[in-house]
This record gives sequence, structure tokens and C-alpha cells, in this order.
Amino acid sequence: MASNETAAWGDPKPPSNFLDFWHLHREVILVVMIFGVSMAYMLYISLPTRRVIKKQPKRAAVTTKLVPTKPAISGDEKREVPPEALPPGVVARGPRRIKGELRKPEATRRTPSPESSRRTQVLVFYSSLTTTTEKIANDLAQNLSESLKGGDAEHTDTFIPPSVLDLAQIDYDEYFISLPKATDTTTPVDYFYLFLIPSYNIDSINDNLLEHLQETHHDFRIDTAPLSGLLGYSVFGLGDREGWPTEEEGFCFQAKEVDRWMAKLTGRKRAYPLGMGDKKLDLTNRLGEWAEGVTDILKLAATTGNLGEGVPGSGDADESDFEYASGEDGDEVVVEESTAPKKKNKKTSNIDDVEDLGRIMKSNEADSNGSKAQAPIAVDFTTYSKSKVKKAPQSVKEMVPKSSPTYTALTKQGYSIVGSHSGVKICRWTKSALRGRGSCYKYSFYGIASHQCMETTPSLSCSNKCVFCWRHGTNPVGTTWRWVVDPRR
Ligand SMILES: Cc1cc2nc3c(=O)[nH]c(=O)nc-3n(C[C@H](O)[C@H](O)[C@H](O)COP(=O)(O)O)c2cc1C
Repeated sequence: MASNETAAWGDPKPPSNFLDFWHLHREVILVVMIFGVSMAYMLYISLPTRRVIKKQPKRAAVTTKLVPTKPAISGDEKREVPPEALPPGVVARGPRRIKGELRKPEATRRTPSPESSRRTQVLVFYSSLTTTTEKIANDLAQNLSESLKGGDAEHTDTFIPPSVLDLAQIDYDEYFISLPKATDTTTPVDYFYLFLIPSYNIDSINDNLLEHLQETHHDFRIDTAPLSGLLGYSVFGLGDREGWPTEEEGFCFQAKEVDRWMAKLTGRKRAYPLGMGDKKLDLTNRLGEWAEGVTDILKLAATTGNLGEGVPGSGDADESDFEYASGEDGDEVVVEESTAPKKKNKKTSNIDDVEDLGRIMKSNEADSNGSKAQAPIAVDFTTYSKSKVKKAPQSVKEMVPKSSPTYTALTKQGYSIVGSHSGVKICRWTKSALRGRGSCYKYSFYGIASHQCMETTPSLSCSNKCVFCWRHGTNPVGTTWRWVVDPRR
């Protein structure tokens, strides 16, 4: 035992075989090996060139992950050479550049080229009390449909057949607060609005439309030009010079109003000037000219995506500026240019909009130069003060005047009109009960003696247009009272 221990730690003689040697010196050998490996590792990680070479392939792998779709990478990138394979002397600089673009949904893209897949739809809006305009609207849509095809293969697919829309039937929010939603979402559609507006000096659906357009423009929650995405619009007015000889006396006054409000809501997208026709004189000719002009503009707009140079009066940049300055296109203009007093046109309010600084400066310049020319009037967009621009004289109207088609329609249904706004009608169930043909559900279910009922309302106007309404949609629609009020007694 003693000789063994001596051999392990103190025997100067070398061990007889490798196993003995290992048993004798393994601690020393292990320590030396660990030290050596540590040194080698330290040396390895301190060498910069090696690290770069090792990391390069890693970065390439990450890049490939980020761009999974092959078409998004251009042909140059596909041929990119890995850094290891570069010829000597050529240095690979920085990370690989990815060319391409964010892929948007097809519907949101806009390519104004003729090959564009966009389509155009004309919407023909009309109002009609005595059916002339309704017929004209349908004919116009039919003719437009033909002439926009025109045997021209290029335009055949561009235009969706025009739609005819009765202003008394549609929901204004769908068309005049934002653009209509296309049914086919795969192909983007540009809308072009046409209006056929007869004028009525009695309460009619035109008043509702005008009120809606005006409210939309002034609603602080909505953009002032929410229809600026329209391709364009144009208005044609129908009137009667026999009763309303001049525009000042009310000839086509509501078509002019619609045109003016649409200019505001579309951000001046008037594609063709306002047309006007006298039902008894020149309607066919004037309408024909207007329709021809509109067709030309439509073809141009559908292929280029814009209204081009425009035609005189259509509201291109110069003309709009003129309209703007002369007050034709702004209800905010407080004094007519021609009637403006020469020296009192400085400012009508203490608050001016920044957008008007240019005009205000011009006006001041003209003043200081002592120029006699009438400068444009300063405009205050921050107020909704009532316009003092001369309008066709408008008195408070009766809700259902005896001479109106509404009166005729309601009396034909069996109503008696009391005064100018109340209506009474015997319920059909009352008649039925009197004839012994059965009563209504109120009697059948609850025993109410409903055979004595009558339908009556103090106001024939209503704020809704319910499909089941007993007024059959022939009554005026309004959210406020704007008609003649009965005397107290
Ligand atoms: C009750 C009534 C009021 C009218 N008021 C006007 C008017 O103020 N200005 C005008 O130019 N024409 C006026 N007209 C004429 C109509 O605008 C014209 O006849 C039009 O063609 C009628 O179209 P419709 O048949 O589609 O209703 C009025 C017609 C009616 C029946």
C-alpha cells in the first residue's frame, strides 16, 4: 500500500503504460486542456473578419423571410450574387435593397390611362309632379346608353348603363353625403350625376333636396365638399316662361340652386354648364344641345379621369374663381358686386378666414390706390349669416295649395283638405264595416268600435316617407314647419 502511494506522487520512474500515466496526471492534464480551449475560443471571437463572414448568410436568410411574394422583387434582385461568390476585389456593401411597393387592394388604385379597368356610371336624378320630367329622364338615360356605346368598342365596357332615380323615392344620404356604394366591388366605379330639375313655386320634393344639400354643406361633421370624388355633374332645368318669363321672376330658379349647391359639394366639378328649357317653347332643342355636350364630356372624362379644359361655363379653374369672386357660387357673399357701395366694401365682419387673405389684400390694395374699380368683397366663411344676394322673390307658401298637383293627388285618394295643411279621410275599414264586409283588427282583436274611425292629421307634411303610409307618398316631406300658419281664431 505504501509502495503504491510512493509510485503515484513521488516515484521518479515513468509509468509503465498510458493508463497508469493518465491516473497519475489526469488533474493536470484536464486543467491544461480547459485553459487551452478557453484561450483558443477567446482568440477566435476576437478576430473581426471571421465574425462578418459568419453573420452574412444569417442576414440574407432574414431578408428572404420578409419578402415572401416573388413578384414583388424585381428581376435585378433575383439575380443577386451571394457575397461569397463575388469576384476578388468586389466588395458587397450594406444590406440587400428591396425594391417594390406596398400592395394596395385593387379597388383603391387609380390609373388614369385609357386601358384602366375603372368604369363610369351616370346617375340621372329627376323630380316630377306632372310627369313631363320623368319621361324625359327615362328617354335621356336610354339615349345616353346608346350614344355612350356608340358602336365604339373602347367605350362599350367603360360605361355601366345609366340609372334613373326619382328624387322623391331615394334616400339622399346614400347619394349626397358620400358617393354611392358600388354593388360590384371588384371594379372601381366613377359616378357622374345628371339632374333634371323642373321648378315649382309650391312646396315640392325640390325643396327637400335643396335643404339637404345646404345642410350637408354646412354640417360641421361632414367635409364641405363630400362629393369631390364625383367624376362630374351637370344640371338641366325645366320651366315655363309663360308663368315665369325671366330668371329673376323665377324661371328655372330651383335648377339654378341645385347647380350652385352641387358646385360646392363637389368642389366645383361642374362638367357642363346649366341648361334650361321652356316646356312650351324650346325644351326639345335646349335639352338636345345640353345632352350632346354632356355626352362629349362624359366620353372624355371616362377615358382621362378628369374634366379636361372644360367648356365655357362648366366651372374650370378660371371660371370658378370668377364665380367665386362675383358671388355667383357662394351663399356666404354678403353683397352683390354690382350693388356694392364703392367705399363701404372693406369688411363686413371682424373675423376673416385665412383662405380669404389674398382676396382681402387685393381689396385693400384697390382701396389704397384710390382705384374706382369695384374690388371683390371680403368674405366671411366663419358665419352662416343669411345671404343678401338677390333671389327670386319667395313668400311663405301654403303647404298644399288648391292649384297644386299634391292637392289633386290627395283629393283623388279621398282626402278632404282642411285649410292648406290638414287632411281628413274616412278609413276604408269604416266603409267596409258599414257595408257589412268586416272590420279592422282593432275591432276583431280588441273589440274597439273602429268602424267609426277616420284618418285625420293637422299636418299633411311628415318627416318620413314610410312605405306603408296612408298618404301614399304624395304629401310634402319636411322636418320643420315652413308653410303658412292659420290665423289664431
Ligand atoms: C305647381 C307648379 C308650379 C310651377 N312653378 C314654376 C316656377 O316657379 N318656375 C318655372 O320656371 N316653372 C314653373 N312651373 C312649370 C314647370 O316647371 C314645368 O311645367 C315643368 O315642365 C313641369 O315638369 P313636370 O311635368 O315633370 O312636373 C310650375 C309648374 C307647376 C305645375
